[in-house]
Amino acid sequence: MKVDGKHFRSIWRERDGWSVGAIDQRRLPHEFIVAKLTSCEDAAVAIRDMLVRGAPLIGATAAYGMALAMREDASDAGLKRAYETLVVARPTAINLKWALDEMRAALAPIDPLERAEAAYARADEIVEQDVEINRGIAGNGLKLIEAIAAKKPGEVVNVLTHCNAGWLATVDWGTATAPIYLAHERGIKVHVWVDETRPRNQGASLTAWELGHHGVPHTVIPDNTGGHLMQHGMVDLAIVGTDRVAANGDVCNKIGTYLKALAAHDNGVPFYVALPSPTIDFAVHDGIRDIPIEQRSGVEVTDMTGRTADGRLETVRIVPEGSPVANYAFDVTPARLVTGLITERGVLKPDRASLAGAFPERIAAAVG
Ligand SMILES: CSC[C@H]1O[C@H](OP(=O)(O)O)[C@H](O)[C@@H]1O
Repeated sequence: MKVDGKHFRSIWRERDGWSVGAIDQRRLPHEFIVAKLTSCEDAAVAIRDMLVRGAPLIGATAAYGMALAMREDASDAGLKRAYETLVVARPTAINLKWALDEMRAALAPIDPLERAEAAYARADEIVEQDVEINRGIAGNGLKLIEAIAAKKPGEVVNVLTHCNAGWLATVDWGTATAPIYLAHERGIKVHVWVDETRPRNQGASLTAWELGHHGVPHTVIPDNTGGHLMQHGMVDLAIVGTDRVAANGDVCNKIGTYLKALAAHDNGVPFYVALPSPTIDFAVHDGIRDIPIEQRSGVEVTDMTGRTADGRLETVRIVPEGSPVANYAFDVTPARLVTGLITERGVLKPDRASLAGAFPERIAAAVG
């Protein structure tokens, strides 16, 4: 999407034809730094350390990581090592394994001498597919925003979102933000309540940054504010992203999503989840029971990094030394709290029949 009028994607193949550029999202919103990935290990570390993050972007980065690996060692052993290095970078977003399975399926059957070129070609396809899918999500989600706008002509449609499921979480457009960007571009008055999303503040640091640079009206709110806004009719609908949707429609997303879904349910606020089909995991039948929840370092909770008045970046501790910390990075919202799943093939009910009906090929892939 646009950054002050100039179009950007979150990841790209560099002009040299082999290295990979990516926005270092750990530095936003204070610094716009582009990182250059030149090895499979670089890609794995970028995912693990959240230089890149967001389920679809994690998948795209892993795909290019496999291509970088094939430059290094295109043997069967090299392919196996690359897969095993990348697949453990983060455990929750299914897009990581999906992308690696796609790459392995394309590379394993062919001559190792052809693997590097084929890997970049397949990774490019995955990248372009993500953009195309997100455009589809934008169009399908737009109808929801238009329907609300029609009921309140001339007034603003207020959307609440959690974490960052924006263009920074994908290659472009985003998932939850895709309908918002399209509505904004179509002249619909839209405003976004942006959950800061502790502890890494992807909302405050990333969603606010991208919406602001694209000109979309928004307000950053503490995570605990959403329920109050919903109680007072200040939220027309919630749209969030997801890192994995189970076959039963349960939705795994950034920690705190479940609480927002409960508040939305209690206040009759439509709660939508936007996702590309690679985020559906038909191999998981009960999201709450079966989806692995990443636990990250407690430092993400105890420390905060910000910019001082004189422009220096500083990290400070906000938790007493010695206080134990728990840092669950995701939670699972049961399907019963989800109004609908905004996909590239339409807005679906959060249940197995609807998911299987819309994406039969994903069922086949899961069965294997
Ligand atoms: C479009 S997927 C975005 C999804 O990924 C985020 O997690 P993280 O920032 O830890 O990669 C969050 O769950 C978002 O909803």
